[in-house]
Amino acid sequence: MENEDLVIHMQGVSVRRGRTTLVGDVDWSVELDERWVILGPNGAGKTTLLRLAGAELHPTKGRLHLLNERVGRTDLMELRPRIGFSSAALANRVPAEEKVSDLVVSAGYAVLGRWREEYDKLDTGRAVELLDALGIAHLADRTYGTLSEGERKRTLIARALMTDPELLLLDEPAAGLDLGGREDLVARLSDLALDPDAPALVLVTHHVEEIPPGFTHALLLREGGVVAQGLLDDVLTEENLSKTFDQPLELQRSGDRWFARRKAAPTGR
Ligand SMILES: Nc1ncnc2c1ncn2[C@@H]1O[C@H](COP(=O)(O)OP(=O)(O)OP(=O)(O)O)[C@@H](O)[C@H]1O
Repeated sequence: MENEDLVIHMQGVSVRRGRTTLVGDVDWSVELDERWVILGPNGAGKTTLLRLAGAELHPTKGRLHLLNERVGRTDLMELRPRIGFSSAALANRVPAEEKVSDLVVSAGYAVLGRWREEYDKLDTGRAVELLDALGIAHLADRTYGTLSEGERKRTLIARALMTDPELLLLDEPAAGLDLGGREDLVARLSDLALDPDAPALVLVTHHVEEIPPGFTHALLLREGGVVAQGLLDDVLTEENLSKTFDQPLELQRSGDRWFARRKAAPTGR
């Protein structure tokens, strides 16, 4: 692959399980400076697409390159440390007694592969920096089990950033947060999106309200197929959104945020 900035490159990618197509015939490219949101209803295939991008799944069909390596010809275990991944599946696997700072630092040890004392201070410093950037440095000594849902999400994002990845994948980071927690997370993700040194970002969500300012592209998914993809401003239209969620939706933009709701029936009640 010639384009070094191409972090995800899918050509005709499908994932099938038995007779079910989870995602079908997807062409999709993501470059280093792009920030993508993947939108779609329950069961559309968003997590499957993200797991492909996270080197957690092989396509059943098609060609998949991640960070310029062809999946199938490269050891997925070598790719994974270069990709940050925060998901509910990971959140559920964290032991309740794990200390927050250890949870963040241990992401780095996976890259180092073995204990090296001289890295210890550097790694701990970076973990504190990341926790601070996400507004939770004061929780460094707490255990994961004592954190609120929003604090857990932020801890896992800090962990995903610990290895200084080239690609950061976030699966529904705002799910389960209250309004304040959501707004705070959206603002933090917006800061990340606007940081030119940040990795390429891909965020999965069901809600246009959760699109952080600074995100540049969107991919709309329905029943495993791409409804539309490209620049956010071109793709996020009432027509595309209504098609994706299979109902007439009204889409509004206020400043750099988006809002959607079902269109009122013409007769009204
Ligand atoms: N191993 C499997 N065998 C058969 N079907 C599967 C398998 N794994 C997932 N599916 C189905 O594939 C579809 C896509 O799943 P996926 O988790 O990617 O959707 P999603 O868009 O992330 O959904 P949600 O928004 O509900 O999390 C779903 O209908 C799911 O039931």
